[in-house]
Amino acid sequence: MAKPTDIPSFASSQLSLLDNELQAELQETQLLTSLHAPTTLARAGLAVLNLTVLSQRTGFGGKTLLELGPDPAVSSSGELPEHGLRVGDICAVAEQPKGAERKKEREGMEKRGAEGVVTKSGKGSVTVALDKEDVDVPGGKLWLVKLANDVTYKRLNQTMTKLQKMQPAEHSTLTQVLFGQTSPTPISEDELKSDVQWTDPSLNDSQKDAIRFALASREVALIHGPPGTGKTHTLIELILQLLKRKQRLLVCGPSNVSVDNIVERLAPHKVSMVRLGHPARLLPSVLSHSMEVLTRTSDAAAIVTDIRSEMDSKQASIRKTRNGRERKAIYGELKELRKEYRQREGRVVGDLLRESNVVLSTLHGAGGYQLRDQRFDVVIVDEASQALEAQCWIPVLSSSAPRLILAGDHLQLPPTIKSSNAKGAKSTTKTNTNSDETAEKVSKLTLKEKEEIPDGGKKKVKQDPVRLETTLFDRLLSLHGETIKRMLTTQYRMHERIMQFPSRALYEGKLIAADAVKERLLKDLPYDVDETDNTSEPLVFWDTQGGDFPEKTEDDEDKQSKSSLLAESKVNDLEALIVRDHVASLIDAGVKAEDIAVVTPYNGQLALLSQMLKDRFPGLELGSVDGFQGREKEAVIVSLVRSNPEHEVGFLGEKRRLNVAMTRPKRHLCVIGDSETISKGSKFLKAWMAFLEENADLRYPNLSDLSQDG
Ligand SMILES: Nc1ncnc2c1ncn2[C@@H]1O[C@H](COP(=O)(O)OP(=O)(O)OP(=O)(O)O)[C@@H](O)[C@H]1O
Repeated sequence: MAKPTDIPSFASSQLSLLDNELQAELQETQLLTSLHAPTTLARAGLAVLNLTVLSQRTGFGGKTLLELGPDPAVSSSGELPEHGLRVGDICAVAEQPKGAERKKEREGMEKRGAEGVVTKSGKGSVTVALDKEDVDVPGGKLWLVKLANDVTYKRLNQTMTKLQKMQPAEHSTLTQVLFGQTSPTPISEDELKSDVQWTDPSLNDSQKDAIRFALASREVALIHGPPGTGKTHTLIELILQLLKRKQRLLVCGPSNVSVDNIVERLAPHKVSMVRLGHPARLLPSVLSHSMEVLTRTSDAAAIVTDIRSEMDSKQASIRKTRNGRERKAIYGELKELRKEYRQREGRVVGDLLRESNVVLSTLHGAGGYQLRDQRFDVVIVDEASQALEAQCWIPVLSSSAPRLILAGDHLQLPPTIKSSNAKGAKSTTKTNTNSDETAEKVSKLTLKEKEEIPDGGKKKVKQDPVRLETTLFDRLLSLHGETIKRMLTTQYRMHERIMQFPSRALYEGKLIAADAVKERLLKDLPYDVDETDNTSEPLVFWDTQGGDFPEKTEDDEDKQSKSSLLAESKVNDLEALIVRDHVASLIDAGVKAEDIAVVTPYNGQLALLSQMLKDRFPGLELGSVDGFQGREKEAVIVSLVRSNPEHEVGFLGEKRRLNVAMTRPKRHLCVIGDSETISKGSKFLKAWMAFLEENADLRYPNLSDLSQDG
């Protein structure tokens, strides 16, 4: 076992990294909002102008919900203009500034307290749950502007501060194991062979082994699920088995979608469960399990509803009265009602929670007041390698559970980080999701360290310095090695030949393609597809070597008006023509556009390809590699972009990014790139190019065959 980590110093360094991250986020948003006029912000999707209050009522937790719609004097259609405000966004509501006072106005906005969270965002209105009680909503024409989201950081901060201040005597055995101060309790061979009554007879052996292992673990277990290996499938069975063993579970994921996915798949098994989280952010199919919906619809809910309507009518009377004294009196009454409301609601919530053996929420949501006095036996985190370590500590500390089970794949991309503590890197640069040049610089700086993260947990990582993007999953693997992990090995997504390289290069050659998928080709799709060179070939490589397909740095004339973070990216317009022709050939053969995706690591290339292909092939999906993580398609075309005499590969050097790119397709992967440039990038890239040359259907594009006007 590696050297134990000192808990308070670990927490302190997390706190300072989180602070850097918050600063980076604040800087980015403030930069945008302070530099630009409201109309520019509105055009950029960061603000909505010319609004009026449509309604005001009381929501969950006694919060005031303000519904804002277009001012009829300005909009005749009753519809809002296109805007980028989404549920969960933090925003301010204020009187709309006139041009000249805009800056002053916005600076004062936060202090005036009309801040809130968007809870609904539709064509005709946006609803905001106000943060503070008794806010005097300004009259007249209003506007909404997006603010930096520091709510997440506040909770991460509280969690890490709690960890930092804990006395050694307060550290549970789980906490000690998570920092290597104690070894995990060994599991005997007998336990691993125990007879389990499986609910799902179709589970494969690696899934069964992982479940037996997790059931036997006393403190922590990692379930490593490479692409398409049925990680969630396995977790569902594990949850059912734990319930049979009378365990109470808190199940979390980093995103709402990751949690909803589990709720949906647990629902047919009729387990007593409740999903915490704002209904506006949940999938419709999950609503019947939502805590908030249950507090309205369960038998006990009537007493809450009564008081809610009383509060609503009081709210309405405030808006009507202009008399200061009267207003004050109503505020007083509202305050009392709100208290009563919270108590009643609290009782209903408490009852619903007590009846539930499985509680599901996002990692962030597990830190809410509802779980304050709840005890759990096991915390399960899905997509754990997509979560910051500090996020995982939210449920661990709030639940006081003695056991933790993490499922994820540390060989795909970690969570997005905006700050970087890499030496020499600027403080506000994005790594990962943003395909820009600055990110590349950071990537290059940190690559060496990233390479040190062991693939199988065999090598030990240097413990310092702690990096924000080192996930708990990563850290536990380097701390305890293979002994705490089981890997799922049968994958149900990719044709065998598509799987081969990632399996060999990243998963120790252990992946097996399930019979149902290993030979599936586009021509076998359940609808009419012609047999062509492309539809009967799982792996195609268009090699642009020779220098005829050079990359370009996007010449951004509009740099000043954009965030500097969006400024530079790479494009390769000739490569884009190959993408276009390849898509066209698949579609001509009968493959549906909806079954095809084009992915590229570079935003510049993505913009170019979108422009070129969106109208011509409606239904075709285009995305950045990072944005496509967790998804799959029948056919995927990857445009690698980089082609230069210096053999610079930028952040293609991050093998986790390429792993994501090459493991999305089911039946057809087409890679387009310059093998000469790319193979010089890293050992991994060299091996990949060599593999493609050997195993793919190789094509050499001819410039004269590519018609420029399509
Ligand atoms: N034992 C099994 N037998 C047959 N099909 C399976 C089995 N396990 C998983 N699958 C199928 O494999 C696919 C992927 O499963 P699931 O959605 O659980 O994957 P995941 O590992 O969570 O996804 P990702 O690859 O994105 O991590 C699903 O279509 C699922 O039905």
